[in-house]
Amino acid sequence: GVPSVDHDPFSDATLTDPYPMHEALREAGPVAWLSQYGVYAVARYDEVVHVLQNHEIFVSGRGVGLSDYRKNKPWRPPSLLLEADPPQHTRARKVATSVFNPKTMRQIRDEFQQAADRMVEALFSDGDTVEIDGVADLAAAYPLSVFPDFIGLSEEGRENLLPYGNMAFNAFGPPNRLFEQAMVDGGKATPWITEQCVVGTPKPGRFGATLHEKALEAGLDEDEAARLLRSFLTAGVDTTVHGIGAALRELAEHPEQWALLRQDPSTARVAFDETVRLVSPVQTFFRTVNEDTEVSGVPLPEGSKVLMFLAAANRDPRHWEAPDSFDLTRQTSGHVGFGFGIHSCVGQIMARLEGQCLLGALARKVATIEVVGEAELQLNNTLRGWERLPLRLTAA
Ligand code: HEM
Ligand SMILES: O=C(O)c1ccc(C2CC2)cc1
Repeated sequence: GVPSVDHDPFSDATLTDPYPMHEALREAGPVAWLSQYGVYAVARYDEVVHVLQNHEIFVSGRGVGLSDYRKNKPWRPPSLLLEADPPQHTRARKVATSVFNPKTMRQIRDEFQQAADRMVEALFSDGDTVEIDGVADLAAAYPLSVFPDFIGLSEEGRENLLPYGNMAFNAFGPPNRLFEQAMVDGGKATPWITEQCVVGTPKPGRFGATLHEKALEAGLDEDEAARLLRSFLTAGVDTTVHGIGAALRELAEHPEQWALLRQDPSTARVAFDETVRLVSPVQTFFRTVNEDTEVSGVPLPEGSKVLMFLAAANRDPRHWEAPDSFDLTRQTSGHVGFGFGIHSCVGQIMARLEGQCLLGALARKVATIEVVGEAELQLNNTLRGWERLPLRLTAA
């Protein structure tokens, strides 16, 4: 039979320190049974990639959280991207990549870099040494200074973005305390998010309006065009905040890696990618088995849920050399921190641009970066990232 593991992936203790569970799951076998939730788990690199690649068997349309949308009503109208399968997914993805593509990133690259440079310079307005909260003052401040303007959101109400995303990411997990609290906080943010997604609301000429135009041109109706933009407001902020926050902590905790970045600021791009591999801000996702199948000899019946541990795959010693080390000389390609296959992250080019701009600005303007106090995690059923990160920076 399938080895049973009784860890609770969504308990505060496990969310705080998931690594013993990851090890237990990888060592249990190619597939494990999570007895607490009655779902299968894959934690090794090869099996996670197998599930992500075989999207016709391991489907997204029945939800990518614990809930099977064929059995339980979704908490919100399903995403046209994340919670859709071909052919519907294919059409929405084509619209999304008509905006989120390298050409668009080239158009915004300079303004994103200038915003990062200005933000880092402003830290030292009162002297050459400063103590900050790396999350509030950089990891959250930077995405919130560039992304809402990129989309064309109203100036007021942007404080709704983080709690809304936090709710969505908690909603992929079980209805635990984190989920319940996030639904209360996120529920207050929903009216503003919904209103910002309405066709005609985003500022003309900005990319939210462009996305709407392309959606309507492709034959989506106004509700679908609004829901498509909702995907980007849902996934576009909390993720990059956690990715940048994690990079700041890894660089502060590994002076030899920080030195490599200081010597060559263009290493910022791989520094962000190695952070996404090592920390995996998006830790897990589910798929639903749409027809009886088997993985590595383990039978999986139709209707069962499979929890993919992206973070465990990204540290699988079967695939990675020294998997737990933060190494800017590593070949990071192939990690599953941005997913893999048809649902792989459509916003990763923007995430990588934000990471590269902010870490590049730090590499040029900051001489030393160190953690000067207790870093505090923000617990979430799906995301891993810092709530608070006390840092001391000295100017270059
Ligand atoms: C460090 C930052 C980020 C991480 C770690 C991340 C991670 C992921 C992962 C793992 C998936 C695959 C989900 C699945 O297979 O079910 C995904 C999909 C997606 N991401 Fe990202 N993401 C990040 C940033 C962003 C940003 C900045 C945006 C938007 C601007 C975005 C928008 C999306 C969308 C719309 C999808 C669904 C794609 C589809 O289903 O075709 N993400 N992301
Ligand atoms: O389409 C969406 O609403 C959506 C929500 C969350 C994500 C996570 C993976 C980054 C992606 C898409």
